[in-house]
Amino acid sequence: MSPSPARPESWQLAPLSAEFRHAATERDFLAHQLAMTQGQLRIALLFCSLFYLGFAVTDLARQGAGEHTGALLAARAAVVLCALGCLWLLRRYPSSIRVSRLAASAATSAGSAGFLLIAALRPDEFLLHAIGMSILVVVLYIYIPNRLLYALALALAATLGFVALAWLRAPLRGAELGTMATLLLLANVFCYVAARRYQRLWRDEYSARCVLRDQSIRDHLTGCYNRRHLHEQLLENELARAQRYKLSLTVVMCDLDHFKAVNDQHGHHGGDAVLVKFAELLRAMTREGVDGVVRYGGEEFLLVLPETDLRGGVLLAERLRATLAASAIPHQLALIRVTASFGVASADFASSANPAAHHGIIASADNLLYAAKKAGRNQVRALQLP
Ligand SMILES: Nc1nc2c(ncn2[C@@H]2O[C@H](COP(=O)(O)OP(=O)(O)OP(=O)(O)O)[C@@H](O)[C@H]2O)c(=O)[nH]1
Repeated sequence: MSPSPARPESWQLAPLSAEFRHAATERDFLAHQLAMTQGQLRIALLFCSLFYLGFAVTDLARQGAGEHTGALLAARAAVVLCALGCLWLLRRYPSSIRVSRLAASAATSAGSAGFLLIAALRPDEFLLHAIGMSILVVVLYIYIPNRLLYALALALAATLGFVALAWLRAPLRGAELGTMATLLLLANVFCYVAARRYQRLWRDEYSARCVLRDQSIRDHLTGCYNRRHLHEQLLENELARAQRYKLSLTVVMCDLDHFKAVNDQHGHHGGDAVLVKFAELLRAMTREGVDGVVRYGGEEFLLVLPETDLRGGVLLAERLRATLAASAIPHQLALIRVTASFGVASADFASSANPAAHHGIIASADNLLYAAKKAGRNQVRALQLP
């Protein structure tokens, strides 16, 4: 339904890849970034294709209709075709993280292979190609949005291939070749560090945003959802879902009995300890990620139970009531015993004649709770809404 309270370990980053160690967090982050990533990738692919095509002019200027001109133009055309294929894939699968990464990796592999082939076919210009190789390294790490580890592997492979070509095809030897290789290695190191910073910054910003959002929808003491989240999102979403799929929805209003006496006897800290334990019990006995546990007021909590009928709601309320009544909550040297009263209201959208009336489901549960209090407390009152 919504993430559980933010856990610091969810936000830890792996040092080499700069990805979240927690697989689900990384997945959520990538999904959150996907539209931006795809937009950047599209622009990068178009831009790089234009450059590859544009430099065909230099092939013709240098080689004229020489023996390698056809191969050079074919290499450029192959890179552009691959980029166009990747653009098509992005259009066809706009919500796939996997396809986005595949497109980035395929296009950069084709671009690197094309570049090496062009360098091999124009071996007398290796110093110019070395500048081109440096630009390629920047593009692989920083310009094309891809997984950092993939970019690292591709850029290192392209650099090694280029140095090997320079040794085989160009008259570079000894100190000159060593210097070029070292400079390209440095370009890799600096670009990797810069790309890693980007990756970390994006993830830091994402985790800060998630933590703030989590804090804005939860109660600080108990970690349960707050009332604002209930009214702004939780209830409306569940009512709409139940109405759309014709499901049952049950809400349980729970209130600790004589809580003022707990505060008077054990102090405010004792009262807080009871609230925290009660909230833990509510969360432990409901379905994680399905049911909503809300702190509705001081010592009043609301459970929102999707796809649950009246019988299920009453069973849960009875179990909660009995478990709490049998528990003793330790605080300092004392054991605090408390009970709670429950009001259970259920709506069945499959058979209801007036679904709009169910927007008053919380008021109904509150009235039932009041009836349970009046009837002596430590009990459950329930009603099926018409
Ligand atoms: N310790 C603590 N007490 C709180 C908190 N919020 C509200 N309270 C106290 O909860 C008590 C609620 O008292 P009442 O509304 O009289 O209800 P009650 O004593 O539980 O009586 P019944 O509900 O009728 O059984 C008040 O004393 C509030 O000060 C909180 O966050 N921590």
